Amino acid sequence: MFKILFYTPEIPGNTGNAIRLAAITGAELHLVKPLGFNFEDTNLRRAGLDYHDLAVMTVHETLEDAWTALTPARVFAFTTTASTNFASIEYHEGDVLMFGPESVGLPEAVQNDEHITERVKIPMVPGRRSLNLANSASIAIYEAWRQHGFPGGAI
Ligand SMILES: C[S@@+](CC[C@H](N)C(=O)[O-])C[C@H]1O[C@@H](n2cnc3c(N)ncnc32)[C@H](O)[C@@H]1O
Repeated sequence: MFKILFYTPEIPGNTGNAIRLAAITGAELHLVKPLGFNFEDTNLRRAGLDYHDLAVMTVHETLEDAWTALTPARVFAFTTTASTNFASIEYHEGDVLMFGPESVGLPEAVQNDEHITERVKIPMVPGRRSLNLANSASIAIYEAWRQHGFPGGAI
């Protein structure tokens, strides 16, 4: 199964949406602190609806803790500054799909971390800044899941 990694997410509604995404796709959701919200936040609870108990979510105190828990595994850093199309990757079971915080994206130091396998970008019309964090994670996880025929999914 695939793993979604949010590095220091700030906006509760986005993580709430990701909780729902994880519950619906069977992906694991991993969050690296500091978080810009607490788990009682109304916007987070509302976005996650009644899916909170159906999602597998882990909160890591530090990025190092996340690497310890998640690697060895391939890690794809989703960033608007990459030049590789995310859809050109053949995703493998256990791959980690990593996303940056809403305000600034993934810091350079994190993008260059030794654990990062490749930096990838979701295509956009030129001149546009970025997708929403939760939307990016949805697009990415559905592409990876689609490549495998949606195992565990049903119509
Ligand atoms: C709102 S965006 C961050 C905006 C930030 N100013 C930037 O340019 O990175 C939040 C996260 O969504 C992901 N993201 C948004 N648009 C993306 C794109 N076109 N390709 C890859 N990742 C994207 C990245 O992980 C990013 O860190």
